[in-house]
Amino acid sequence: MSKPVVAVVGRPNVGKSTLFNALAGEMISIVKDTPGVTRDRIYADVSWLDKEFTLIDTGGIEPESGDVILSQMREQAQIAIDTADVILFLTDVRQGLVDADFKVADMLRRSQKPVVLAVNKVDNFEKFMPDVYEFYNLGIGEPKPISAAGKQGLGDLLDCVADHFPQGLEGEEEDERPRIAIVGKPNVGKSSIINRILGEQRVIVSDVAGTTRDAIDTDVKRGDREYVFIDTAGLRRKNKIKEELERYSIIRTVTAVERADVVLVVIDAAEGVTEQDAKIAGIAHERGKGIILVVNKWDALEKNDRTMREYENELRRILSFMPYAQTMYISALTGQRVEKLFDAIDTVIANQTLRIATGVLNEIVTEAVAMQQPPSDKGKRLKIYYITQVSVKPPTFVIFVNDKELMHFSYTRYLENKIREAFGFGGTSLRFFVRERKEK
Ligand SMILES: Nc1nc2c(ncn2[C@@H]2O[C@H](COP(=O)(O)OP(=O)(O)OP(=O)(O)O)[C@@H](O)[C@H]2O)c(=O)[nH]1
Ligand SMILES: Nc1nc2c(ncn2[C@@H]2O[C@H](COP(=O)(O)OP(=O)(O)OP(=O)(O)O)[C@@H](O)[C@H]2O)c(=O)[nH]1
Repeated sequence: MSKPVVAVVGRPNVGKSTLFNALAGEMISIVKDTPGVTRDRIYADVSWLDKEFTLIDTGGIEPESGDVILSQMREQAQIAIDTADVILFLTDVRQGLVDADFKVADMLRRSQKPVVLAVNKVDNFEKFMPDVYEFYNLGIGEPKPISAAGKQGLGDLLDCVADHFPQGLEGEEEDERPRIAIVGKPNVGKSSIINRILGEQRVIVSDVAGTTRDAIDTDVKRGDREYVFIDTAGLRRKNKIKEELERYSIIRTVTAVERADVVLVVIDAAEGVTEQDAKIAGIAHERGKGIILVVNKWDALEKNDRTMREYENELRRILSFMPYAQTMYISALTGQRVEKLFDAIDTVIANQTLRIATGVLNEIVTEAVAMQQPPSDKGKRLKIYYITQVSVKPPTFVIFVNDKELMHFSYTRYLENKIREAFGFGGTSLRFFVRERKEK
């Protein structure tokens, strides 16, 4: 199930970073060995009781004159409206209400998206509550007093946020069709690929500056199979400032990837694999999605019989954190191998949902253990009792051992490789949890 997205909107200095840190804490979801992924606060995975969601900071407002702040807040709010399931409007009891807050509240109200209004810096409830009531004037519901710094009121706030989560995500939950996200830097050919798949030129976006375009879901039928493509093209035109564009494009990527089963990470063959490509691929990797690296514009390269192998080596070197990803070399322009994408997608979907019977799995692991002794420390050796697959999408395994501390990362990696040798699982990451169990 895709996780709900909660976007935070608010003026400079109201405490967005503080709230972000309080909620996400150590959880800021960046897998450590994913290179190119910076530890900034654009998004984070939050777990609250039994709820999980992705928190997004639409941020990026420079404290300048009122006019600029208002226009930037509008931008933020628009991003939130486009991408979020619930919008968290953060205000500050000490700054009080300003005109920009009313304008943004109007905009949020008109969007019909669920909005939760939080009033921050209420470090002393008795003292500040009369001021908090002022915020009713925004006309977007009951203001929730919190202290992000003091971690107060956050439980009530999150309960309120969670009340707005889509119930069981009905539409999408019942929809069995695989969802494919097409992501990648601006200009790599995302639109061209979707157009080629649809076999017709589609009118995409008006070039009027400032027009927004939601990630568009496109239904694609091929033979008796149906797919839903989620594409994130058309970002370039929206924002002009580089940092803004980058933030916006990451937010869009995260939300599209979150909803997808398989992610096509499009790379421009002529440009080579860049750090930004690695960052985008990292988003799909850390979320455990099926991944196909699609090297587009293959027609634009001067080639000889070594070109593809050399390109593949270079790509694998830069994206070494995801050796399982499938690769495809295509041209949206000529149509070369575009049809083959579907075979790759079908394979990855099959692998993402592959379940291995416990008996067979344990045979492989027993064999692997016999071939390479598990690590030991201070005379104590790791014993592996049992392994079982607990879920799919991504395939997730629990390994029961005598002592968790003895399970090295490299040994898990070794077992993963053995499991992949036996069952493939191409295009999907695998997850492993290690649990201790008393010796029998
Ligand atoms: N008293 C009090 N101060 C707080 C609270 N939360 C945040 N602050 C302070 O408010 C200031 C701004 O907090 P940030 O979290 O940086 O605010 P921000 O909204 O991320 O700011 P920008 O990055 O400019 O958008 C800092 O000095 C915080 O220490 C709170 O609950 N109570
Ligand atoms: N030579 C060549 N050019 C291509 C190919 N695919 C796309 N292009 C060109 O690359 C440019 C960008 O293509 P788009 O499909 O608009 O790229 P996009 O990724 O959707 O771009 P954004 O909307 O900015 O995110 C256009 O000029 C295309 O004609 C290809 O396979 N080969």
